Amino acid sequence: MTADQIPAVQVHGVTKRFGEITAVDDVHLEVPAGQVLALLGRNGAGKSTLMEMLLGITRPGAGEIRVGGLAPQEASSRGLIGAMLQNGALLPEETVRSMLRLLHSLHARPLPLEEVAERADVADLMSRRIGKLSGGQMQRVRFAVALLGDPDVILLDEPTVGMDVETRRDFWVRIRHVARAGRTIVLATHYLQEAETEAERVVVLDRGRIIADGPGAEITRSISGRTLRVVGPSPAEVAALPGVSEAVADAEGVLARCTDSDAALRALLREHPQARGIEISPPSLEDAFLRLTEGAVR
Ligand SMILES: Nc1ncnc2c1ncn2[C@@H]1O[C@H](COP(=O)(O)OP(=O)(O)OP(=O)(O)O)[C@@H](O)[C@H]1O
Repeated sequence: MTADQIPAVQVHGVTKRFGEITAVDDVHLEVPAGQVLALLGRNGAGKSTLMEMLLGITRPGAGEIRVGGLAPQEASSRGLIGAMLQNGALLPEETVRSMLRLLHSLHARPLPLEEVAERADVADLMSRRIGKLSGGQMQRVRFAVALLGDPDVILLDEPTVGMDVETRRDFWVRIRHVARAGRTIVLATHYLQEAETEAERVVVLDRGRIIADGPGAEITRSISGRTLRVVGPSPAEVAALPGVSEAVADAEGVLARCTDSDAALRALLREHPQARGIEISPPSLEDAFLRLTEGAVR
């Protein structure tokens, strides 16, 4: 295997325990260079712990991690990894420019500051005090910090929290731009919609284990069943229809999961002619996620 064929990230049989809690449980994962991978999981699924081990902040209890073929601590100290962690401390009294300059001077082979500002869309924030930034602006600054050292692997923990829809869309355009330049991006997110549409690969973690791995559309296809929405009949009436596995009340009417949506629809129209606002939709990544992680609430 030549240097550029080595996966950017290799995780082999990694387990991490905190006392009784197994935060990461025998995880195997290889991420090729240039891939954008979204890590999904409920609160406490182990995403941050995995990120921290990739970054070399925490060591695995068992198994091995390589980033760019090196141990994470070594890869970090050589500037091969850039990270944006959830509550990464920024200097509230400094301006964005002075903080980025300071951090810039600490890197061995930094990107020019103007290029970082452009790539992370913080040029208009440079003279602002960090403590006065909005949540979404702060996230852009954190992204800039992650890009400063021109790292090969970029780890982002919930990078789009606090961003409005437009900023989030723009952020993803930037992410793809960075990936096209050969950088590898692993990001944790709770936004299933963005993982489905924006990331080329989705890995679902549940109680520390990988329970699904592939393009969002593939994960969605792996679960069967359509969703039926209807206004009029009660949840119990909808649940009693043939082809319906369960039905619950939602904001406007009833939301049902179907094993056979054709049979359900035929019976619905026959038995409940007052039914209206009927929608049948294929499962989304959100449905798949909920189904895969069912019962995982802790
Ligand atoms: N330093 C620690 N000491 C003890 N337990 C920890 C520690 N770090 C994480 N845990 C536990 O490990 C499990 C996984 O936590 P982790 O933060 O990795 O999950 P997560 O998927 O990132 O969650 P979230 O989406 O809420 O950020 C949780 O049960 C958490 O309480």
